[in-house]
Amino acid sequence: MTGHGVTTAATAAAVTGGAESTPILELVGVRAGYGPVQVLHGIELALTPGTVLALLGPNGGGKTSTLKVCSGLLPLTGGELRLAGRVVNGVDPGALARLGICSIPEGRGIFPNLTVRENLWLATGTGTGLDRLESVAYSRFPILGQRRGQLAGSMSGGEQQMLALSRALATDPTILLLDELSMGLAPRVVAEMYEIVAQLAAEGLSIVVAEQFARAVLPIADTAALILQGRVARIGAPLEIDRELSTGYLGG
Ligand SMILES: Nc1ncnc2c1ncn2[C@@H]1O[C@H](COP(=O)(O)OP(=O)(O)OP(=O)(O)O)[C@@H](O)[C@H]1O
Repeated sequence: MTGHGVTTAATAAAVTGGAESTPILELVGVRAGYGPVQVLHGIELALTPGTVLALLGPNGGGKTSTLKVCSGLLPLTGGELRLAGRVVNGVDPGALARLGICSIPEGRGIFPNLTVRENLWLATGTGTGLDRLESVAYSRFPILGQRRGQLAGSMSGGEQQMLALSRALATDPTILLLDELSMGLAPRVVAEMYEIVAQLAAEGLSIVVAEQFARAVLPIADTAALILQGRVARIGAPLEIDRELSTGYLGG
């Protein structure tokens, strides 16, 4: 139970038994910033269960800050963050994680000087046992099983991203927040990673992904939002947003 009256059971019931039309995650007029500098100026977003919402836009537009609000790392100065219809403003990141929100930050959050297995072990702090972490990781990504004793930093970027995803998935999240999945990856590997994201959504996960390279994520997104200067400048079907991008701020 948090100070805001949110319980895991209540939220789980809302998630599993709620109407499809209730967004699993919703940002309503969200304002936030760093110290005196406001960077989000009334963000409006809604994530439908089991879908992929892509946040697009140039550097500094506010994509990462929006994800940080969703994971509880950046406090709101206005508006509402809603999880399955309940306001969760001010709920700390640990409590939001226990309510099912899992975040993979830009740079993946893995430890390069530790082995794959040691990286998985570090995730046991979330309450998931090493056995489960390893079985989730190696069954979904067999290559990680082959590399269990290898230093994470010596693996390819795609393999490191698989490791980050494995740690996240073993906690059984309902919402996955991904920041710049494509960073440092070859185009072919980016496509493979987004295929995995599409598969996770097909399995029922609800996913928000911030991505500077729109073309990487648009093919698998259900909805795309263009974030410019801390506001949602456009939101709609990926094809529509793709057209906007072709003629708009990316200049084709
Ligand atoms: N820790 C911070 N302290 C102060 N200002 C910050 C901080 N993090 C981000 N900002 C500012 O907030 C604004 C939005 O940044 P944010 O990282 O959310 O954008 P972004 O769209 O994710 O860009 P990028 O793709 O470069 O990460 C920028 O002007 C940035 O300089």
